[in-house]
Amino acid sequence: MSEARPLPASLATARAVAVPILPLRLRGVGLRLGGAVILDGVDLDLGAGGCTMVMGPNGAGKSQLLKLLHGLTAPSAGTIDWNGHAPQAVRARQALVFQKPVLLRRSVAANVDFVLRARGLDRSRVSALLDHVGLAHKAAQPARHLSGGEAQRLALARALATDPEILFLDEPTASLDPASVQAIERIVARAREGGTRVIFVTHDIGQARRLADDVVFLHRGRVAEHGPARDFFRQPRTEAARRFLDGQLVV
Ligand SMILES: Nc1ncnc2c1ncn2[C@@H]1O[C@H](COP(=O)(O)OP(=O)(O)OP(=O)(O)O)[C@@H](O)[C@H]1O
Repeated sequence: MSEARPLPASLATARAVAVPILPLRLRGVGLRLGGAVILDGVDLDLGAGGCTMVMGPNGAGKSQLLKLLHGLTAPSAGTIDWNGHAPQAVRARQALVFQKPVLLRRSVAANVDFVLRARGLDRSRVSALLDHVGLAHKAAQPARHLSGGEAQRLALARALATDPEILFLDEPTASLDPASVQAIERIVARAREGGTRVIFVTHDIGQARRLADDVVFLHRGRVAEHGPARDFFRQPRTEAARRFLDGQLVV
């Protein structure tokens, strides 16, 4: 794939949105699973636009935070306010892409078509969406024959098919080669430029530097830092973030 081509405006579904779901405001959010405290006292404000990179050592709670924001789990404490919308009303206006793409055992094109049909969206957009992620030439192939990088691009095409207001990405490039990582990053950057709010979990500090507008640094289930990316990388405020950026913080 050479470039992530922009979606033609005529093909991008209009966001028939009266009231946006952002800003997002979390206050005192806690999550307990199996008796363990996973997230604790999380306060977070995320405005419209931009790319937030969520970073932190293994087990810090990054994936669980995304699941909470996507409504896959409910908080044990605190409040999550989507600009006044009920949490169940915002799920359809978000998309989540995991590290391991979840694809149907159908053709590449059918994977995108399935999403459009399920949401009652314009099914003639399949080709444009595949073209957007550089997979138009693989449309008829079984999705299970795709490489890891191609499968992840298909997962992104499916996510973008719904024109989400928020795109959650949970380590989408963790096991990909550098060219595939670049391809994914271009697609994500285009989505961000198009106004999609991106919230991206990564362990890759270089990737965070390339994409981040702001960084949320989680440590042991708490937000240790949240601020502009430039400040975070130049002058992290906490010892934990400093050690993390030096590669010394394990948990
Ligand atoms: N269903 C569960 N029951 C109990 N504990 C859980 C459950 N799911 C996750 N955890 C624990 O919650 C903590 C946070 O997990 P999470 O996957 O959010 O971490 P993470 O920051 O995304 O880590 P990684 O970087 O390794 O992916 C971990 O200690 C994990 O073991």
